[in-house]
Amino acid sequence: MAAEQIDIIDLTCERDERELFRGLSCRLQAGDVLQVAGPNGAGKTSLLRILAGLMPAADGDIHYAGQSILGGAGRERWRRSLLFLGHATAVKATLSAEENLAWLCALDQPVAREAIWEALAAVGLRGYEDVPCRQMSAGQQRRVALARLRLQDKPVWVLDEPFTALDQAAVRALEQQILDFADSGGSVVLTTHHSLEHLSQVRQLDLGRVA
Ligand SMILES: Nc1ncnc2c1ncn2[C@@H]1O[C@H](COP(=O)(O)OP(=O)(O)OP(=O)(O)O)[C@@H](O)[C@H]1O
Repeated sequence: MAAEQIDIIDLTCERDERELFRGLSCRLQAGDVLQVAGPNGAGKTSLLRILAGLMPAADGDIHYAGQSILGGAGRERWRRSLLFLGHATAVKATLSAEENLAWLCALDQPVAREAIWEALAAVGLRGYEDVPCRQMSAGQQRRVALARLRLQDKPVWVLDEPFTALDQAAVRALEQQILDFADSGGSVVLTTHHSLEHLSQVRQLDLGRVA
């Protein structure tokens, strides 16, 4: 399933009456990977939260397949097309890795236990299926959250700091997974303070330079 075109149109973001950016415009086609960059407080997470429908924009619009996702006709299609992983992993400490993935996926569509075990094995957590997440390291909890990328079949990923707490091997694996996803027609918007300059396919959107 390839992503449709995403248009960010003259977008303005405010928090507590403070303007973070104004007049932000950008287009993503299927296969694009966009890294939202900028200093602390520039509004990177805020932009991703607007994309995820968790925060309103002060002005401007976002279109998916030519339809507004901010209250317009494109909203439902966008919701079905989007996988958002926030900066916090959203895993529940008292639940096991498997239970976490089962309920997180079920919010959208239930997935089979075997698929969850396969996804956990793919992120290096074979043998941790039944372990409560509070007994896992920060990097292992991040891996549990990232296993959703293997379980939920969505054409658009919006990822806030997905590399946080990962070791080098896991960072390389996630970079490759993002590139493979883009090669198959997916679109990705992500923030990270981790440098992706070595990946020529990744475009930069620098919020520090938005008027
Ligand atoms: N929950 C909140 N309520 C009110 N204002 C907030 C809230 N979270 C962040 N802000 C403000 O919004 C601004 C942008 O925050 P945001 O998290 O989008 O920045 P960022 O570019 O992602 O920063 P970082 O690189 O530190 O993650 C900050 O200046 C902050 O003061």
